[in-house]
Amino acid sequence: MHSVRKITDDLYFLGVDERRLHLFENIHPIARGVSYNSYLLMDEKTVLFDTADWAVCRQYLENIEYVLGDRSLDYLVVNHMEPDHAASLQQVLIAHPEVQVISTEKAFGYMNQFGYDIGERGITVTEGDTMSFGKHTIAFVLAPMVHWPEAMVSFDLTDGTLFAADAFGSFGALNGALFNDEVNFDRDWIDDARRYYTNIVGKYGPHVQLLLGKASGLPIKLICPLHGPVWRSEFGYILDKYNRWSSYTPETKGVLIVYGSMYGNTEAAAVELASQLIQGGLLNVKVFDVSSTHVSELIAYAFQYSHIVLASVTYNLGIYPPMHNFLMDMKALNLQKRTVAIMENGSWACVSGKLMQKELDEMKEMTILNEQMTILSSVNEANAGAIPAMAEALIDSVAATEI
Ligand SMILES: Cc1cc2nc3c(=O)[nH]c(=O)nc-3n(C[C@H](O)[C@H](O)[C@H](O)COP(=O)(O)O)c2cc1C
Repeated sequence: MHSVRKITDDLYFLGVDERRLHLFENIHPIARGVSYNSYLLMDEKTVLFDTADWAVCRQYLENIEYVLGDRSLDYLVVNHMEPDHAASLQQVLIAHPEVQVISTEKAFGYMNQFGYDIGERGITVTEGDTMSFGKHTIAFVLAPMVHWPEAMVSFDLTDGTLFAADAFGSFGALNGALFNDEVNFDRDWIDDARRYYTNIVGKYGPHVQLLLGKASGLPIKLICPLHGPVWRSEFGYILDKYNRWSSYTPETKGVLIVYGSMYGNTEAAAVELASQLIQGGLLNVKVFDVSSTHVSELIAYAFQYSHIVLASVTYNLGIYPPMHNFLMDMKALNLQKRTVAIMENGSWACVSGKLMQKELDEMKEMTILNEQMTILSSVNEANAGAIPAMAEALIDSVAATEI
């Protein structure tokens, strides 16, 4: 059964939801699924924008055939050749041997590496090239590292549609809704959009900033990403989020507390700190156990919140492994411009604080609060005073933060 949506008089959405995959990129949990979006322009020529993951190929091909009817497929634009979008390319080529594939030189190289046999059907485009397909003229804009080196976006100069590749995407199956105004994005989607962006593209903030700069000069009327809802209004909302995320500017004045604890003593100190922050009037406080919260969630919160508390036990003269993993991810994803407070715990050689500080020092523009806390096994009269001191310093620092 085909399942397509009309976007404009001559543009169709052919995307398919994936609900059975547990881990996106075999790393990130997607409890709400994900959509693989693809678009078909029915002009004097027919133009397909990107394909879909192999997992949904059967439904996807049915969607193409339904919209094409008895017309042939003239062109396929590959904005991003990562397999979650390009894996069905080979099947499209088999079904439509007449199709010509439009993409960047780098993308054709990767298609070759992945074994997609384009043969003589490739048309290479680069920055600023345009092609007319009848009524519609499409401009091609390079978008390297958003999120692979070969990526580009396509802009329909005729009606202002931006085919945005992985930019403006989100985890989450669409479940019949397509447009941003058919969902409550700020209530139901923003967390997954943030988690998608920060974990998938977060490392490449400067590249996203470059693309945003290019996009700011375009009269955009529609944003068609490769995952998640299509934007046809409230561009300011999503552009502001992207500007913040890609410039590592926090969205929320508040404190994210992440603790790693085996027997509960570090946990108790972390929760007591949260309690004192809230009693001090700071209500934007989140507490997470690093062992039971997926690191992709922690990364998304770390990009969202202005302040972070890392509370970790010492483990074999190192940082508690799940906390170390979180720190490595923060570093790998280029997180910067945060204020961080450190709590450490150990029973005989307490070094986790020093080691966490070393990792933070290697990140950009991380401010470490002077008020730190060392727990020797448990919180007691000797060290309990550090909690209110840290709470006060955090409250003052949050109050002084401009976002
Ligand atoms: C496998 C293992 C390795 C540990 N390694 C160290 C260590 O190198 N240095 C240290 O001071 N404590 C070490 N500890 C002790 C814990 O860090 C310490 O007991 C801490 O107080 C536990 O805090 P919690 O109650 O929050 O789990 C280790 C504990 C375990 C189980």
